[in-house]
Amino acid sequence: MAEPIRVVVTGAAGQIAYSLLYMIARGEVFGKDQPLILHLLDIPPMVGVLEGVVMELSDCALPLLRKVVPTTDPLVGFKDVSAAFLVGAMPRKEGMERKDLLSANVKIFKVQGEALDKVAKKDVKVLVVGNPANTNALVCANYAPSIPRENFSAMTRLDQNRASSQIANKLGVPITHVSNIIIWGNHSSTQYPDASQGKVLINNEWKSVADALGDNAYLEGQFIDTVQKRGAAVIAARKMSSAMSAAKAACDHMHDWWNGTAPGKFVSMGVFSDGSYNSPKDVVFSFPVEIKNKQWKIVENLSVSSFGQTKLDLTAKELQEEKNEALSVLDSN
Ligand SMILES: NC(=O)C1=CN([C@@H]2O[C@H](COP(=O)(O)OP(=O)(O)OC[C@H]3O[C@@H](n4cnc5c(N)ncnc54)[C@H](O)[C@@H]3O)[C@@H](O)[C@H]2O)C=CC1
Ligand SMILES: O=C([O-])CC(=O)C(=O)O
Repeated sequence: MAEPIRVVVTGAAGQIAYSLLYMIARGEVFGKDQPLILHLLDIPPMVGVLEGVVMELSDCALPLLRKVVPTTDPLVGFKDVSAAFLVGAMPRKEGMERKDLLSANVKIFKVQGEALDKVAKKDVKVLVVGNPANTNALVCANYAPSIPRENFSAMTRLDQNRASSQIANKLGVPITHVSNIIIWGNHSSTQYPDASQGKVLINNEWKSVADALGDNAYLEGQFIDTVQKRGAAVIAARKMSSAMSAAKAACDHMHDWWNGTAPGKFVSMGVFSDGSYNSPKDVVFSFPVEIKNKQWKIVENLSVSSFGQTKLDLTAKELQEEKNEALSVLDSN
């Protein structure tokens, strides 16, 4: 069997981590033959809860889990890690937008970027889940200059899963029969869920989602609206933000980064923009990507309608505003 790798989950005493830790430790991300040392990082007031999580992980009797390292010190939490799930941050409450969390959360990602820079492996793969995820990922990478920017990403996979699920339900097919639905831009209510490249398997044949559905008004209206507002809908129902589905999406994101995407299939990830699709450079923007040998590549030359371009511009503008706000928060500290 392979040597164990070290994987950190921050916010380890929180609600997303409660599902996420189990999925990772079961081997659902790094494989059933990859032993793990799990680092659990949280803040001092949560030490008692963290102890309970450690007890439960032990009681799960998981064959791949070689060791658990609970800590409140980022320099211990990030030491020699190969993969980092940055979940720990304040969640929003009903009536808030995710960017309302910016001033509270962005400082966390500065400290964690600095710690990753000092002690993580230089090829560490960093997935930022804590909101506002795109801008937090940008900040984290900026404070970790010795780690390549390509190694930082933000999670829009939950939006992709939501969007794919809406399409599968509408067409009455299993979720595995839907692919290549794209999330563009910010993990916020300005994101652009785009089914125009989507494919669906019907009667053993892959067809375009648009043709199979024949309902453009839905794809440019209710579909987009439902996905953009799904996080808020879950908060309104649960009085807490999505957790089980967020944990599953974090696993999907890291799984595909680690293992690659199948030929012809792409997934959406928030990554540093190179200006593709008229997006602003140097913000973390969600694009369709293909992944090979643990390296993502933006899928280029997809056709974007003028309707789509307007949506892309809107979410791009918000990301630039968030970036400026984050810089001014960090400057004033
Ligand atoms: N990108 C996405 O699709 C999604 C993002 N989220 C975001 O994920 C974040 C976590 O959500 P939940 O687990 O529901 O929140 P939670 O409040 O249940 O848990 C957050 C945990 O993070 C810890 N924490 C706070 N500051 C920390 C620090 N500096 N270092 C380490 N740990 C720290 C807290 O003590 C707490 O245990 C929120 O910002 C939420 O908005 C949630 C769902 C989806
Ligand atoms: O909506 C929230 O605040 C949590 C989140 O990011 C999501 O569920 O997509």
